[in-house]
Amino acid sequence: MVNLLSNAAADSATHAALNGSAGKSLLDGAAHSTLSDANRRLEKALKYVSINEDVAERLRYPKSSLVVSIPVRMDDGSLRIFQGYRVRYDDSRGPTKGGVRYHPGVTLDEVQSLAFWMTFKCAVLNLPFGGAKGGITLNPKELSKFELERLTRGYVDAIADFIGPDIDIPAPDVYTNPMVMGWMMDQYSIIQRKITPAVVTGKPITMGGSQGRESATAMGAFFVMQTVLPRLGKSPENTTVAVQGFGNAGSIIAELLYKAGYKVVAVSDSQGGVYASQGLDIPSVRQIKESSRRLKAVYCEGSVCNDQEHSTITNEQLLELDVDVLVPAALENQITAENAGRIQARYIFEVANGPVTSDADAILENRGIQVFPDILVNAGGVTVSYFEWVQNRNGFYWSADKVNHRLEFAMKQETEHIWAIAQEQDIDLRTAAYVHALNRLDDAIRAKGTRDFYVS
Ligand SMILES: NC(=O)C1=CN([C@@H]2O[C@H](COP(=O)(O)OP(=O)(O)OC[C@H]3O[C@@H](n4cnc5c(N)ncnc54)[C@H](OP(=O)(O)O)[C@@H]3O)[C@@H](O)[C@H]2O)C=CC1
Ligand SMILES: O=C(O)CCC(=O)C(=O)O
Repeated sequence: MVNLLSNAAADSATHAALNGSAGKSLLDGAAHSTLSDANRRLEKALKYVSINEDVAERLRYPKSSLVVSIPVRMDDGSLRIFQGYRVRYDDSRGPTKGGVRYHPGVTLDEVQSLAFWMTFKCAVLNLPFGGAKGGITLNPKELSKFELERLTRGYVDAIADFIGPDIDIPAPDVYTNPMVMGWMMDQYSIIQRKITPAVVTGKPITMGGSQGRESATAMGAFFVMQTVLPRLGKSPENTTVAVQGFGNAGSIIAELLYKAGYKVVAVSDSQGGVYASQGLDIPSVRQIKESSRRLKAVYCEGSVCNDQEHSTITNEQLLELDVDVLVPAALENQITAENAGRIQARYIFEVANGPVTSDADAILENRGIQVFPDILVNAGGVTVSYFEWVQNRNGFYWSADKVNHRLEFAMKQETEHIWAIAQEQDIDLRTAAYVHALNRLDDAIRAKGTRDFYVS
């Protein structure tokens, strides 16, 4: 059932995937690949750093990619096999770290891209972690809670040799949550025959989860905005915002901004969005979404569109609204070469991973739209995951205040570093973030010497 594409095998498989049979790189545009698009950011940043070419070459490929088939007995007695993945992109800076996504669109290419971004994100925040990501291809809204639990435990059985507190530490991502993380931790502990809280982060508090982890992604993004918006002349009362995605990250950033006095004029979820030019009452939109939840549903099947007081809009319309700040907080590849010319926001804060493609980056830059990159903006989640892992290993737990103060310090400090690099080198903020991460990755990879390959 388990197909372990590890080390040489994984590298050659990935080489094949990246290079195609004719040896033509996907970076040359042979087919659509989110990983090759992600790699374009690396290639651009490499022009602004002086790092060893061997280091750069190592970072072009995921270290190892595991593909698993997960058999699940469904409630009606039938057997279904689900495809799952775990990719460890690079572990030069420490055990690999990254969430697990349950979504119908999950592919190996997507998981590899997400693991690539985790590698650079952990380096941006100077966390002692490399990058990883996992996923299962399914629509979790179609499963009962018991089916979801059996699937999650089956996934952990399949990847158990690939993860561990000192190897690779999963966490939540799209359509996974603390309950799912709790099952993962429990299943891993059963396999190891010892309670192992540090194998997974984003757990329920009662199972060793950290205060502040649920709000951490949004809170981190909020600290970035607090640092940069005032210097761009934007105060809350003169700033309109649209948020795409109303899950963990999107609903909480919308509420934080609303409470700080920003005018959040539009929000959306998978079913569409709502718009009010005078600003939405975000707590009541959250309540409407929550209260329209299907009875016993594991996932919130209600929608912000059930808010009957305001006009509904599509996700495409939301992205093109005339607002000051656009916050994509759903999935990748939302702003592409096709719609980048129609984006009207002045600033984009990438709370989602990879919402803007590299082609779109160039168009937005030419139009003077500033993009604050995912590997900085959404790094609050993994930062508090790191705090959770530290607490689990020490067996000593912090207050919410301590977590949030440490998060604020880390996010503001790295925002300042990236801002300064962008100014000094006269480059865009995304490239500056990659430059910042690359310097740290270069230090770590060189320090390891010739373990993986020759570094002169
Ligand atoms: N959770 C975390 O700690 C972190 C998350 N991120 C990133 O943030 C993004 C959101 O993750 P998270 O909030 O955790 O996920 P959730 O599962 O909590 O929420 C996802 C939200 O996106 C909505 N959505 C799904 N598909 C679409 C679509 N096609 N168009 C518009 N909205 C859509 C969902 O709608 P509905 O409610 O209708 O299902 C839901 O509101 C992802 O890119 C993730 O990788 C980044 C760092 C950390
Ligand atoms: O908390 C973590 O470890 C990872 C969160 C995540 O998946 C992400 O930052 O994209």
